[in-house]
Amino acid sequence: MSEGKVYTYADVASHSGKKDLFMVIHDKVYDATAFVDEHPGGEEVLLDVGGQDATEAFEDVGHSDEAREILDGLLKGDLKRVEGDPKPKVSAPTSSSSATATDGGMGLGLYAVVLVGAVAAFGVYKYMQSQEGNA
Ligand code: HEM
Repeated sequence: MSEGKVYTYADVASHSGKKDLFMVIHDKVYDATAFVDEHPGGEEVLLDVGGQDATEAFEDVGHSDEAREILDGLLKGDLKRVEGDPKPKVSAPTSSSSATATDGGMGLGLYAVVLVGAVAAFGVYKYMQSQEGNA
């Protein structure tokens, strides 16, 4: 394993074949060669991003934690960006994992609705109590 090596975008771009398939995800360089045939999403999509920045493609699918573990095992090294290289597709790992982000947001929103509902119900209850007292 040559983990920890630093690759330029041009290095990565020269490994774009099925038998030699590098890709960039979150500014790390992965060697997907051994995984191409096993990818549940098919080899075609991996070959499409071979030698390129696959961050967006990878994140758009909303890959599972298991997929990310596999990815960890394919790590080759870090990407060193030089002048004129394509811009990073996604800046932060979490920013485009919309599925999980939305889930969290929905959860909070739901809590807020329940809380507001509870407060309103309590208010009505109190009001009715005070009405009873007056009657
Ligand atoms: C080396 C990088 C990659 C690894 C290790 C990987 C791994 C996996 C794994 C384990 C799954 C099964 C579902 C899951 O666990 O999330 C999966 C599904 C999938 N992957 Fe990837 N993937 C990689 C790159 C990509 C890329 C670049 C694309 C481009 C679009 C892609 C597209 C898909 C699709 C569409 C599925 C869904 C297949 C289905 O559910 O029928 N993957 N991938």
